[in-house]
Amino acid sequence: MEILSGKIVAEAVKTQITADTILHKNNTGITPHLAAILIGNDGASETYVASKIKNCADVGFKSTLIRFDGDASQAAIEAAIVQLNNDTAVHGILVQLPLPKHINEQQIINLINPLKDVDGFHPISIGNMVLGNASFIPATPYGIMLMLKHYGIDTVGKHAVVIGRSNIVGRPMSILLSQATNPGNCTVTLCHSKTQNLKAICKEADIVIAALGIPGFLKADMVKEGAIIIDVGITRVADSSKKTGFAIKGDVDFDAVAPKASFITPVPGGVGLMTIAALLTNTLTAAKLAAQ
Ligand SMILES: Nc1nc(=O)c2c([nH]1)NC[C@@H]1CN(c3ccc(C(=O)N[C@@H](CCC(=O)O)C(=O)O)cc3)C=[N+]21
Repeated sequence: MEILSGKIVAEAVKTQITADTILHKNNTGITPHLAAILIGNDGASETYVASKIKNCADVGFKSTLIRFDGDASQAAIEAAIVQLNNDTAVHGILVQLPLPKHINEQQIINLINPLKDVDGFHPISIGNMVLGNASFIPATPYGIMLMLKHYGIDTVGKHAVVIGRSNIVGRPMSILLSQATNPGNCTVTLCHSKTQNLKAICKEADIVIAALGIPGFLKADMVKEGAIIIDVGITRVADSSKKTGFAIKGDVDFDAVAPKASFITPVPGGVGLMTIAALLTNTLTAAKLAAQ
């Protein structure tokens, strides 16, 4: 069993981005700039956005955080997007999800200039991704692809079972793994809360991507000997032994599943760090597009 380290791979990606950013600045005078919009004060969202901002600084990007109260109006948020679209010094725009219930999320995403859509959530980005065209790829599935590539994992012809059909993880992951790329070329089964015989399907999998958001869901008796296990879960679970009062738990029962796996990602220290590395990659791409 080998651990797929998000720490190691994300560091490698960031080192490359740092070098590319220096080159880009020298060649064009442009510093990549990410603008993040955060609405309300959900604890987990605060943590993720703070981490994104810090990671931008690490690789030499500028970043701007635009905050709104949880009761901000749709119009106010849309006005901020329009302003960022028109600001030629801003290359990437990210609206941290989830949004408060009174906000129409799709309408907000639709407003983002697709050339600045570093989350890859705009319908044009998703359409291009599905077609296999150049596009911004949603950060979590993109980060997983970067990790599989870094470790040289052979996915050709393998049966990949994706658990979870969210627009930001499961569904795009299923599409990427099915494409004729490397990594890719998998036979993909996309499972969800209405799937029958989930255990039997998982047991057939050469690769399992667990992205359903139920801590410890994937048990040892659900996986085949030698399977590759990718854990996308990041649920906060109360834990009085931690300073913060909570621990981050993945969707995989790691201790029981790891001995059966050929490769497995830990939580924390796995996919989450790759999500940020992929976001940085997309932001650099956006800055390069702006220079063309
Ligand atoms: N518009 C938008 N884009 C996103 O990319 C987006 C989002 N909304 N909403 C929420 C999810 C979640 N997400 C993570 C980012 C970093 C870690 C991460 O760094 N995790 C670390 C630390 C975890 C911790 O200590 O909290 C780890 O797994 O080791 C996890 C999850 C981005 N998301």
